[in-house]
Amino acid sequence: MVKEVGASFTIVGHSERRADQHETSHDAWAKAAAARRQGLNVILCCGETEAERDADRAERVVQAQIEKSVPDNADGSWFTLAYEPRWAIGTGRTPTLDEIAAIHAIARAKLRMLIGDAAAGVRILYGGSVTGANAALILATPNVDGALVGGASLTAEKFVPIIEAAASL
Ligand SMILES: O=C(CO)COP(=O)(O)O
Repeated sequence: MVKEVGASFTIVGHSERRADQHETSHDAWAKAAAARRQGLNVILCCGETEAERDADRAERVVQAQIEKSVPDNADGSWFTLAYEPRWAIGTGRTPTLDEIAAIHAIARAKLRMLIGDAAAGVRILYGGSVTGANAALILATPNVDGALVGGASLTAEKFVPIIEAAASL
């Protein structure tokens, strides 16, 4: 159905689905695999809750989500990972650049364990309160290959500075 209406990308495992529809990492895996079979590109989201970060469990949570939800045949030609800490979505709060770098490095290492050399070609996006003011620094962080933008993509006034930040790198 999504394909029939002309979509070429789908987002699976978004934290709102995980929280509101109790979608599990296994559900996200099944959806990613099904989307691939239909020829759709997949953006798979992972990310910890605030309670998990406060308990120093962010890295373990993200590793477990990746392990359970990345299809075996994932590669950068159709598969993108997005790190989206739940507590940063729509809140105006973001992790520090060091925290983003640490999670993205761990995500890349976990991908390498799961899919080998193909991991190098998988884009890992950061999402959660990306704005024109913070995009340049976030996008310049190691292992950050792009941004998944929510609120700031809704108006040209807010989105154009993010595009400009990306273009200036
Ligand atoms: O959930 C998001 C994109 O999927 C991020 O949303 P915000 O950029 O509004 O925080």
